[in-house]
Amino acid sequence: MSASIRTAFADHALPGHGEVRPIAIGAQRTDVRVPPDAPAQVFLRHRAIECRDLLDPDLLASLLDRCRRGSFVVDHVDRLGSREVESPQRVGAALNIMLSRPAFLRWVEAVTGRHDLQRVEGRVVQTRANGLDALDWHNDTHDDAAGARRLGITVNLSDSAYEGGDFELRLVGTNAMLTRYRHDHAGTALIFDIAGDLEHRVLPVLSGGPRRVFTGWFVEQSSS
Ligand SMILES: O=C(O)CCC(=O)C(=O)O
Ligand SMILES: [Fe+2]
Repeated sequence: MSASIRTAFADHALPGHGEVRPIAIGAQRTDVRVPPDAPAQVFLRHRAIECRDLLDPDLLASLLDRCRRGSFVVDHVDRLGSREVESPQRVGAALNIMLSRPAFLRWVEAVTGRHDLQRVEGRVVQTRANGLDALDWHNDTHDDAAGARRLGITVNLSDSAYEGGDFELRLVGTNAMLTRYRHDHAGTALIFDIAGDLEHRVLPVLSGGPRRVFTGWFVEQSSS
């Protein structure tokens, strides 16, 4: 299997699956195409995996079109940074449903070792090259009252190229980078771990863009 490098820096490389799509999500169905074993090895090492072309081309085209026609409002995340969020959530709501299908949840559980994932909940956001938008180091627990987020997912929904906007994942308080990832292919997803020993951030977009992603979480079924 060829290991395509999907990160900006080879020393933090996140091996993908070449042109093989591990999972294909369409408007009506989800197909598992690669067994979880090899992605599980990547996840162990990098605490993240890439899902190349997660979204089928026709689904992606229609979501991109809806993003273009949608409206976005400024969203300040306390002490972390700023960006724009889709409002009302149309593409975000559609992806919440399509990414919560059991076949995908069970595959992600097998890859990551997480259990009882119930659904994906997220929204579409845009980061602009304005010298302002970015997200500082955080772990996604600050606004997670239920404490149910187990994994993060971002899906690239950009239709303009951009410089900057790298995503970084590291062990808390260290410079030991586990993953440094650049979303440069629309429809491709990154799934990353959320845990007490980890934090992540998004660097400023330097030019072009906006960098548009669906960003959300796999949440665990509550035991109550
Ligand atoms: O945009 C990204 O790559 C990650 C966004 C993020 O960390 C968040 O929404 O909490
Ligand atoms: Fe986050």
